[in-house]
This record gives sequence, structure tokens and C-alpha cells, in this order.
Amino acid sequence: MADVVLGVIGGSGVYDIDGLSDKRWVRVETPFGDPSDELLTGTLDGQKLVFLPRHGRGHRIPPSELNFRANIHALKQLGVTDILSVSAVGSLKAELPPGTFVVIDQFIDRTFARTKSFFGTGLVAHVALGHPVCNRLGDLIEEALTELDIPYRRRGTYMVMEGPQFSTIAESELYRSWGCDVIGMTNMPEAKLAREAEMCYATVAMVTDFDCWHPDHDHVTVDAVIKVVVANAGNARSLVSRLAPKVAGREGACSQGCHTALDNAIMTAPGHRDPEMLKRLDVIVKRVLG
Ligand SMILES: CSC[C@H]1O[C@H](OP(=O)(O)O)[C@H](O)[C@@H]1O
Ligand SMILES: Nc1ncnc2[nH]cnc12
Repeated sequence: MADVVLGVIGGSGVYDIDGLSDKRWVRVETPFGDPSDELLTGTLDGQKLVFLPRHGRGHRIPPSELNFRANIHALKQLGVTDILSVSAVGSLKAELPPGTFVVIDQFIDRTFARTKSFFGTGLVAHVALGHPVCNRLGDLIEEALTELDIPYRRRGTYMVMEGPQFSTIAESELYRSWGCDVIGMTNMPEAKLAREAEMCYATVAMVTDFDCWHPDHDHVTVDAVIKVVVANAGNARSLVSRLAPKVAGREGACSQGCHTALDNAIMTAPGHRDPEMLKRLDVIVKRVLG
């Protein structure tokens, strides 16, 4: 089993990370193009950590233009085994007010303008996604949130919309009728690609607004989102600091199988695999194809 390296993908308002020693921003090239920015490497409380600002420093890249494959590939190249995704989300439930952290366990992917797989013609794979996030990592996140006394909810369904515009009231009500808890624009295909790359992935969604459905609250604006993110930045920082040593202390391969997701996933017969694809996907498939 590879050494544990914690990856943190910072969402809106989270473009840096505190308290790292041996801090270094590194440029990583991938066969899929450039990640959102350089990646920040370092050590936090004895745990190796790699941080990537999802939208780049200065928030340059909108959700539909994020190079999700390059981002996940770059983290994989730097040895990341477990990814904590930190995301700002709108609430679709009255009982999830701004400031609440939700440890996501399900997604509904309604995005339509994104490349969603590392695989393709010449090397076809179908990974399981029934449990799209890692529950072992989710347990550690929950432990950290409990110890820090941060208001949180374990489990919730994150509706992933294409954006960049926020929803109409009719859309927001539709997602509410589906039982979704929160809404955002970024966690798919990120979570799917992390699974294909055999990395544990878990999302802490920070509720920043009531989207546009709540009769007693203003409709979401960027200003309102950033205000809540800034007000909760301390909690997000404490969560990462508290989580790092817990991740360092976890033992063995993921019992849910995140680290072996490709074991029964590749469909293309050995003699029909495209050598170019195999080369391009080397970092992703070398454990399973040698
Ligand atoms: C500034 S609000 C919209 C923006 O924030 C969320 O991004 P992230 O998950 O990276 O925090 C949301 O999905 C939108 O991309
Ligand atoms: N209401 C909302 N809809 C989509 N993405 C969001 N990110 C934060 N709030 C959001």
C-alpha cells in the first residue's frame, strides 16, 4: 500500500492553505493539459499534503471550463491517495442554513458539457459508483467536525448543475422534489475521475445560501456566497488541520475498494487496447495493468 498523501481541493474562496511546513508551489504537466494552477505541496502535522485551488488562484476558471482530468491526474502524479474536496453549495433544505457543513454521500450529476472519463476508444472502463464518496474518509471528516464542534450534517445529496448561471426557482423546486440537499457546480465529474484514478474522495460542502427557492431569503449572489465562505474560513482551516493527522493514522487499503476500483472495470480485450491510450493513461492504469 502506497504512503498516505492527503490532497485538498479548495473551492470558491479557498485559494491557499495555512500551517504547511516545507511549502512549495509546483507546476505539474499532465497528458490531459494543465491543471487549474500550480499545486502546493508540504507537510501538516506530519502528514504529507497537496493542495489545489480548484478555480486557480484569483478564481480564474469557471466550473464548465475546469480541466477536471488534469486536476485529478496532477494530484495522482504527486502521490495523493485521499482527496478532501471543499465546496461552497446552496441549500435546498430549510434545516440546512448557511454555515452548516454537509459530509456529502451522494450526487446527482446533471452536468452536460464536461469530459467525464479518463477512458475512451481504445481503452474502455466502467467503474462502480454506487457509493461515489469514500465512507472511511467521511468517517474521519465526521470525527474532526465533531471534535471541533462545527455544525454539520452527515450524509446529503449534492445536485451538480452545469452553471455558470444559478438556477431558476422552477429548477430549484425540481431538485428539492427529488430530495436533493445541496446544489453546486463542481463536484462532477471530479468525483467520477477520482474513482477512476483509484483515489478515496470525500466532499465537505459548506452551505453558503438558500439558492432561490426560500420565500424568506434573498436569492443567491456571489457576494453572499463569499461572505459566508470568509466567515467560515477558520472552520475550514481547522477541519483540514484536524483531519491531516487522522488520515496519517489510518491503516491499510480502503475497505470500500476506492484504491482497487479498476480491478474489474476494464472491458477492452488485451489485444485490442490502443497503445497510445495505454501510454496516456499509464499513471491511472499502471497498478492494474502493470
Ligand atoms: C461563487 S458561487 C458558485 C461557485 O462556487 C462553487 O464552487 P466550488 O465547489 O469550487 O466551491 C459552485 O459549485 C460554483 O462553482
Ligand atoms: N445556490 C448555488 N447554486 C449553485 N452553486 C452554488 N455554490 C454556492 N451556492 C450555490
